[in-house]
Amino acid sequence: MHVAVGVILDSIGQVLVARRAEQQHLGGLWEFPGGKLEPGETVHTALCRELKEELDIEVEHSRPLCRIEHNYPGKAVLLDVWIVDRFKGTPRGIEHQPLRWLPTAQLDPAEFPQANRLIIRRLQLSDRLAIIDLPAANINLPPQLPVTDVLLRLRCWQKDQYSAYLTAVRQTIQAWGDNSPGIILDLSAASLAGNGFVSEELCQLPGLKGLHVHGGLLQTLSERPVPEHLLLGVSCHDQHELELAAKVDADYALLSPVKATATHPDVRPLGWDRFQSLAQHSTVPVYALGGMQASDLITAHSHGGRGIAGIRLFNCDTMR
Ligand SMILES: Nc1nc2c([nH]c(=O)n2[C@@H]2O[C@H](COP(=O)(O)OP(=O)(O)OP(=O)(O)O)[C@@H](O)[C@H]2O)c(=O)[nH]1
Ligand SMILES: [Mg+2]
Repeated sequence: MHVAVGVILDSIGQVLVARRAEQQHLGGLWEFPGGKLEPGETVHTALCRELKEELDIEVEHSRPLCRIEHNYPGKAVLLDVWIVDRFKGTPRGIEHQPLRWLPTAQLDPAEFPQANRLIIRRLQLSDRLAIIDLPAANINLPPQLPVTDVLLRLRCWQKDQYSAYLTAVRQTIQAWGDNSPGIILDLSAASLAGNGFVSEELCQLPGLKGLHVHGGLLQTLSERPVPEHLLLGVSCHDQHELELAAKVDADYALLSPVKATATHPDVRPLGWDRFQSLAQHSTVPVYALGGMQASDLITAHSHGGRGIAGIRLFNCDTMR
């Protein structure tokens, strides 16, 4: 069963949820509004129709977030999840379903159908992902805070520096204190226990929001190596790697290089057209990486991307 699902956002980033009627499948749970595709409909057409029928709003702007396949007892669903960030009208529960606007951080997975857990986790990511090298860069790291809608990925370049990197991470998080932004760390083979899962010690790091897999490590994973509450990111360069990302239930993929970059002058950039076709086929949300400038966020969105990521993109001044 193919379902169009709308994550409807208001201007302050709150999301609209509705309660399913008791007699429906998964009745009494909260959901993102939407419904089944009718024969001949595209996902977008179905999304617009369902949101008109259920909420009396007109979709003005929407973009894909992710696709989720899930098997309920006796029912297999494919949820095609779109973010609706502009619409006309005020949502009303046309089918008398209760509605609520909630900040994404307050969505409680236990109140939603099982398949929604992935959506909720992926909604904790912002449009922009700043990449900072540690420990090399920590000397100049601002004691002041990055703006909160930037998720920082603290990157380690050299395998043999991994423990120095973790020390630098701890110091940095401590320096930022309570106002620390969401932090994603590089995962190294060194932090995987014998069972292929991330060591307990790393998972307990205060302020940790997720872990990121890059290089050859992705090929070696047979399942998602991190616990449910943490985000998992991966670095990808082609369709094969995006498929591996989907296999380990990654929450986002960085696809690079989209544009030419000074760090990899010898690598041919993908360009936006190729980025779009890869992003469209990916069930995992894709961020554009490589030569990104702040203004590229709109381009990334219009090419099916979840957002942009960059190393120099968010320098310390703009993050203050
Ligand atoms: N709309 C929606 N459906 C979801 C979500 N999560 C989830 O597992 N589903 C499943 O997707 C399936 C189809 O959704 P639906 O019941 O809204 O379809 P519909 O609006 O066409 O319903 P109808 O048959 O009452 O007209 C249901 O089995 C539902 O349990 C969600 O967040 N939103
Ligand atoms: Mg519905």
